[in-house]
Amino acid sequence: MSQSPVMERRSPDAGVEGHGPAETAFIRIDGARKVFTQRSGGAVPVLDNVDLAIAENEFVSFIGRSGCGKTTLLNMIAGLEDVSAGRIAIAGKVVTGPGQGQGVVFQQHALFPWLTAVDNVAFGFHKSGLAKAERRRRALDLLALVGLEAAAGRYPREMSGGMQQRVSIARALALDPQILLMDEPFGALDELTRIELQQELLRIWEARRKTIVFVTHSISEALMLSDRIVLLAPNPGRIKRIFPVDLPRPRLRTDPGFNALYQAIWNELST
Ligand SMILES: Nc1ncnc2c1ncn2[C@@H]1O[C@H](COP(=O)(O)OP(=O)(O)OP(=O)(O)O)[C@@H](O)[C@H]1O
Repeated sequence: MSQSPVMERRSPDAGVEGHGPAETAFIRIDGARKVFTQRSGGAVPVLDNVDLAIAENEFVSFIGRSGCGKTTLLNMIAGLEDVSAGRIAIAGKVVTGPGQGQGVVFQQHALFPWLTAVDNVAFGFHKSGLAKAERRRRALDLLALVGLEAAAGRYPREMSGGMQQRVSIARALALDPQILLMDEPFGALDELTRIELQQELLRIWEARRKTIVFVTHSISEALMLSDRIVLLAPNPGRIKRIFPVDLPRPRLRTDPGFNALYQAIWNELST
């Protein structure tokens, strides 16, 4: 049986903790620190000395206790939060703000309630300069990619949570970003829908060759999806350990290797 590209894909720096090798770094985080200033004038250190190199087309998940800075780190990669010290660069270019070209897209949960599925996706093209008919045609293609062409005319209130997530993923893909940032996208879904969407996301990742940075609270989800799992610890947020996941895809929860990694991550999280 021939292996799919996803099955052949390996962590580019398996076994290496902290930095990945410089030649494979696509997203490079060097000594990143984040301090939030409170209204009272006090300073709260949230992330301290984060070093991480993510390769092109890599699927990396952040996991860690609530408040350890996962969302803040994702926001910093997106340029939505500035870096108090250190730097973040994408393809060698330092991130100084959001929306630098089409490179990075933050998948947002919320759809516009007054727009149909196809119009929500077409909104992803609103800065593209394409004619309306072309935006609609491309939006329909993306809906087909996420298996929702039949629901093109539905409003968000007429769709399940899983369908809404699919629409939101299609919208995020509209500008064909190189990097997709996803913050607990499947957290609110029932277990079955969640597993379906994980499979869907892997299929899209394989077909479209994206670099994905994904935040989750679920060890199983991180193990199902990721090339590497970055475990953050709180107070202040920092990288505690990086787990390369060298299991072939599609992954099985019953695989002894899966269970061994699950246990190792669980132990690290709970100490
Ligand atoms: N704008 C802000 N001003 C001050 N503190 C903030 C701000 N945003 C986040 N924080 C604090 O920074 C810390 C990290 O928050 P963040 O949301 O990044 O954590 P998280 O790991 O994503 O948490 P969760 O798993 O609960 O989503 C928290 O203590 C939070 O209260």
